[in-house]
Amino acid sequence: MIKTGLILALDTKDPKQAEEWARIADATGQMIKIGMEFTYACGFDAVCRLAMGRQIFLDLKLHDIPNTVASAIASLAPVKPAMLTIHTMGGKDMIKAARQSIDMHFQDSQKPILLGVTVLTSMDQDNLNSIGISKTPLEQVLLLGKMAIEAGVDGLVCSPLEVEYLRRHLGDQVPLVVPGIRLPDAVADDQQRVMTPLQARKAGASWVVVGRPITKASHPEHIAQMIVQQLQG
Ligand SMILES: O=c1ccn([C@@H]2O[C@H](COP(=O)(O)O)[C@@H](O)[C@H]2O)c(=O)[nH]1
Repeated sequence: MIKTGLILALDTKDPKQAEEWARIADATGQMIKIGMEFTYACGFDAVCRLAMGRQIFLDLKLHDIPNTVASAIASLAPVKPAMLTIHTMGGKDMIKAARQSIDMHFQDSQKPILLGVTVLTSMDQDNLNSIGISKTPLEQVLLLGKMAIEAGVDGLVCSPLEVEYLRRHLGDQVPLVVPGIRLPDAVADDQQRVMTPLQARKAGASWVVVGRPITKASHPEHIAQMIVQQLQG
């Protein structure tokens, strides 16, 4: 069975709050995810401070023309992220440019895992149809995933609902990073394609990404520990 890790999403504009949550991740030995909210509100220096001595997943979901994405990735090299996201909907030329930029600007030992976001976990069939895509989320994730791997990503971001299907088609080696995680009987918020941590682990997720179920809990550290125990089985 694939070993599944927990990544804690630090979605806040407050550097003190982010540091507090990061310490929960430190205590349970988990990686932290820094996204657009923290980066835009607190700036690049704050991201670097939070990253010091930690493995970070920098989830900026880059999506632009190839030259701009490649240049943005070069600018991120000082942060030394362990993982980095781009949108697969940017297409194969953008993905190839991202790959080349990582290979050019990061030392071999510091190269981040380049992750391609497939179909956002907040999107259901209706949302896909509204942007002119008639494929099911499952079909669309596989189509984008195959194309992105061929163009140079190391792994994919998908919902837990697609993990088993992707494993069948892509094998066990591709890192699958999986948000859309909710505790049993909890509200899904804006997420549409969700599973529990245990279900995602059984499906074959490499990492589950969890934000609000931990950060909005009255005792975040207890929930983080409980999820880690469930993942370790
Ligand atoms: O398809 C995606 C891609 C990224 N995310 C990010 O994961 C976390 C999930 O947070 P929750 O509070 O657990 O819903 C968040 O930072 C998103 O930006 C995603 O949810 N779906």
